[in-house]
Amino acid sequence: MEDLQEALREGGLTVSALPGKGRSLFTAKDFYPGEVIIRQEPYVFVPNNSASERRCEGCFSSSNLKKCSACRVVWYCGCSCQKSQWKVHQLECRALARLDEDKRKAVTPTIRLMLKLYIRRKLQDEKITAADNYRLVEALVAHMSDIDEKQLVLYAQMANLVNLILQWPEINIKEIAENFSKFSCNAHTICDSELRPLGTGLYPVISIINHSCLPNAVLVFEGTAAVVRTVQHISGGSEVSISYIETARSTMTRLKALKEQYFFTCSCPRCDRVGQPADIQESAVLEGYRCKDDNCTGFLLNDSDDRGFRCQQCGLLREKEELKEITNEIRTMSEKAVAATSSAKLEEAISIYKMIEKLQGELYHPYSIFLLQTREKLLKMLMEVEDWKEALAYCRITIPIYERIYPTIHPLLGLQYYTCGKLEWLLGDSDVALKSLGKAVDILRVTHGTSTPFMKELMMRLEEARAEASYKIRPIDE
Ligand SMILES: C[S@@+](CC[C@H](N)C(=O)[O-])C[C@H]1O[C@@H](n2cnc3c(N)ncnc32)[C@H](O)[C@@H]1O
Repeated sequence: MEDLQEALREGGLTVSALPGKGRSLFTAKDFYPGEVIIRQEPYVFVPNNSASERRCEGCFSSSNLKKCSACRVVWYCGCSCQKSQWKVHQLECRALARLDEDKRKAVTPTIRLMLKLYIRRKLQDEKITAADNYRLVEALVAHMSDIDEKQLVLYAQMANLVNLILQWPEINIKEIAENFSKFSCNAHTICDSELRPLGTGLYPVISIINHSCLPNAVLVFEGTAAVVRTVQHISGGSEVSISYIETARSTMTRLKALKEQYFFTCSCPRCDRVGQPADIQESAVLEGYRCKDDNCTGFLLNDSDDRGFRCQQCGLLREKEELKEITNEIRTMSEKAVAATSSAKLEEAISIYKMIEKLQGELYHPYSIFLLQTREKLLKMLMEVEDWKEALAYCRITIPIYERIYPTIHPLLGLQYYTCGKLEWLLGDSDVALKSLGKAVDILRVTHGTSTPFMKELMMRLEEARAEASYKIRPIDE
């Protein structure tokens, strides 16, 4: 711990324990928006490979992949990634190669993350540093006493499989089960710059950072490196916080998600307002029903007679039966939409989701998160079928909702402006694209920095849009 404190002190950080929170990361100097607080390479990481998705073990690329011919589990995009992973993989490969076909199919990314964790521990030598050290894994919270019986049994089964694969005499099954629990509340999903999940990694120093639903920092990834950047000015002596969950949900939903996966009751300024009038209104807007009157934007609360939900603005009542009917219709259609999507019938899925969107528009508040999720799906599918015009229409209607549910500096808001800008540019509306791309850059330069290929491309697009706009306004005889 002393050497970790020393390493952190050099970067203007320190670790302290807070009552009810455990270890917490603190600043020892001021940090400004966009500044990197901490960057860490993973102690171990794996791509989230499945039957339908394969990625390179080293860089997560999905093209030109070749399977490791010995273990037939791991994929590489080329020699350089294979070499970079060889030290750990040679031990894993030997163990995996012994498995029969059925056992090999049971080797999920989480099992592989555990195999790699034990291999890294075995390979740990005198070159270890304070931040790259199995002792930091030992210090992670496991919440073993909070886990229910069913989950414990599952972890025990997974631990047995790890034991069976490695066949190391020194291995302790109870400790492996505990490490699975540590993964659940400490491992991070590695995403690309557009926040699409690619893999999972364990970053034991980043794992010291606690959660807030109103965080002062954001976690992004540059390749497999985790980077925490400030989204607001953090003065020296403050706790650094990131968000573990999707924050655009009602307080009750957020509290439940945090309790279920991380075993704590959040007491951030947003959660502290639970049950107060402003919080009740916010929850009813995000996850509640709309008013019967199309021109009213009021939010609805459960009627005192329990007959249904009453608009708090105009007083109109929506009967329970009517709401139930639409909800059931949406459920049936959602099943059909999922079936169409999984059998790659994109056009069919789009038309079903449009019907769902219409029904949700009748049911939920215009700023509902459920309506937003359906529109998001439609936007992605329309982009896949290259229907740029309709995709842009959907992107534009989501923007006011994004602006309402996220703070001004939030990666998802920046990325939505970017999508909008790209579509506007593609459809030849360069003046409007200039505005959207400008807004995207203003946010993403803070959350993502400016040096990644993703940000360089965004800034280049913005320059192109600027050049075209200035070319357009130049008088013809010039
Ligand atoms: C990734 S760890 C964070 C570091 C942790 N405090 C430690 O001592 O190692 C996640 C765990 O920290 C605790 N935690 C994180 N954020 C918290 C918060 N806002 N309030 C209380 N506990 C929190 C919970 O026990 C959670 O399962």
